[in-house]
Amino acid sequence: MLKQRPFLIETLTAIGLIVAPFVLPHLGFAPNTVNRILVWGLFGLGFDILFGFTGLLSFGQSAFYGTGGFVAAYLLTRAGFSNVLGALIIGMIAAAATGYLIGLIALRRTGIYFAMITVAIAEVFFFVEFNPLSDFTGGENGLPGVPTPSFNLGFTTIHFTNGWSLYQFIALCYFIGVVIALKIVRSPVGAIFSAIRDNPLRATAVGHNIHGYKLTAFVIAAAYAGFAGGLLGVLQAFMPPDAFTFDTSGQLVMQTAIGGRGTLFGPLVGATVWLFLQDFLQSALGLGAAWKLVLGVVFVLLVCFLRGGIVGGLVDLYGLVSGKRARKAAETEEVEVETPLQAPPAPMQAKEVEHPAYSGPILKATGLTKRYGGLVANSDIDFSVDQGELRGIIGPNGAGKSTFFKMLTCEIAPTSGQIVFEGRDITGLKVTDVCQLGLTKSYQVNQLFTGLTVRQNLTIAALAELRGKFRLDLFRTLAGVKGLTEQVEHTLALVNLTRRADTPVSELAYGEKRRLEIGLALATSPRLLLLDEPLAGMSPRERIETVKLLKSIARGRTMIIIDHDMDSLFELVERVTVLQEGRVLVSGTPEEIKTNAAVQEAYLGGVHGEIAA
Ligand SMILES: Nc1ncnc2c1ncn2[C@@H]1O[C@H](COP(=O)(O)OP(=O)(O)OP(=O)(O)O)[C@@H](O)[C@H]1O
Repeated sequence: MLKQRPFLIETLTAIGLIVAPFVLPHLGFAPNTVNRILVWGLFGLGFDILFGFTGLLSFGQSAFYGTGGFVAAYLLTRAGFSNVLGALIIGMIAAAATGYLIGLIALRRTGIYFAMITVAIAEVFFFVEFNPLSDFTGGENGLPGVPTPSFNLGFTTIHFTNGWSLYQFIALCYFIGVVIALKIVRSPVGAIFSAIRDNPLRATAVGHNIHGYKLTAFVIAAAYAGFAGGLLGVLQAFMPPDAFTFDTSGQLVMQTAIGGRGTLFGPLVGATVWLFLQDFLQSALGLGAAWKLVLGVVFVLLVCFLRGGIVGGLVDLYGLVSGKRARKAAETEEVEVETPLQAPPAPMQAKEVEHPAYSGPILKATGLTKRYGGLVANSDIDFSVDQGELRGIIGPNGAGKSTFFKMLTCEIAPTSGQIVFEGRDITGLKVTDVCQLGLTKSYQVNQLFTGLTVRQNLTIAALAELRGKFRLDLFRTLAGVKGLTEQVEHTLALVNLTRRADTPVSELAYGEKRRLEIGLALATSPRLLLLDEPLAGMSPRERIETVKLLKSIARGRTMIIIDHDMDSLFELVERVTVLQEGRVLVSGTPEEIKTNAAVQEAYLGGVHGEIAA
């Protein structure tokens, strides 16, 4: 997520674009090169939202670049349409609509399969442009005669013809593109894009419809590509057929990697390096086609030594310098003021959880069975939890506890049986929907958004509760989401992480990560909270602190907790259910369980005595 400094980046971009025509010629840039860089930069803004912010690497952006370009060029050269800006916008809409349809197919797969589908689709578009649609696209000849824009203001007409004159139009388009892209990445939707990039599984589990958001990013990228494709035709007075080639998509990916993904300006910087090297090496040094050899070396060096690309490297450098300065200032302040070390804030009491009118057990599972081939992980489990109850689940390793939780939260479907939550049959629902209904869990193995800070992590979870599973508030700021700040601050205090709010997850101690894991579930304000081994892997001191914390969280909540630390669990819960070999062995109070012979048999193989002293 980009830091929210109102209008600073927009102002710097505007200044840069105004100053460029006065500075760049002295550095050897021809106006046509600068215009081409801006077109690539605009193309890359959308691609960076898709790749850098959402983590979806597409090799098929040429399909949308070509679609937007050829629709606009066709309207302007063959259909008698004279409004250049109108044609560019129609081309952009056509590309976005195409992106929507292709996204529906391509986003069914993730990772390399998604990338391969996008390659295949782009190849199909290239073929279609050359063959069945060549009457419209001009086939291998492209569409010549694309006009430049002019605007009639009544008293005068402004013409943007070529060179620096056309630059003004393209620069304005780029600037508007930057303003919109910044709005998007700073919006709740932008925050969720970053969450999807970092951990799609958890983004789903806290209640976001990630397919909807991925499709949104895909359509946004297609729209940017379509507009940029149209501008290419305007810039060259000719729409070239090679806009559709794989080279176009590949060049965009490489330019983004060189410039820096997830920065918005990376593709522009990457295009500058690419086109400058191309012009300089090809023309000035007369290297001809061998210039790509040099480019290849530059690319490999950058990817190896500057993994965040050029802009990413500069941002890191800035962070390093300002971090050092901040640390120095803090040290000085400490010396000057000598404030006593503050004790960590006491965990806040749990927010009053609203209970619906429904009066039966909050959760009821009947005959729940899960088979993996011949292996029976859970068998015919009947289980019920009342409102406000604190239930523990114990059982030896492999007893089927985690599988049972996964079925309750609908992460996996039961082979047979039924789950009823607050009187509603939730069997077979999606994990996102179940979380939206008020049932969620914290994971046995941390599932955090590792590239974000503690506060940003909790923001992602709270957004799901406050906005529902899908909402297209692309132009709203996070500050504009009612109740968000309060909910995040409240959860930070609840899991005792207020002082670590702006710390990146990667810098947290293990115990803090475990608390954040619980916080992610809590921030969705669940009515039933499942905790899968919340104490796993903690030091004895961390355990004591976390048990205290869980006790404070438990007030007014309904919770089911799995843990192997029976001393701590028995201290926390009112009733315990014991699972053995996938079945319910017995349920009872902690006292009853401690002295139950069958439980001792299960744990100790018949050596009698209390299992937890
Ligand atoms: N995806 C899967 N495919 C096949 N078998 C599985 C799968 N998930 C779990 N199992 C099996 O189901 C059984 C129950 O596993 P589960 O993880 O639910 O046990 P558990 O009680 O949570 O164990 P632990 O306390 O070690 O976490 C085990 O035998 C496990 O190997």
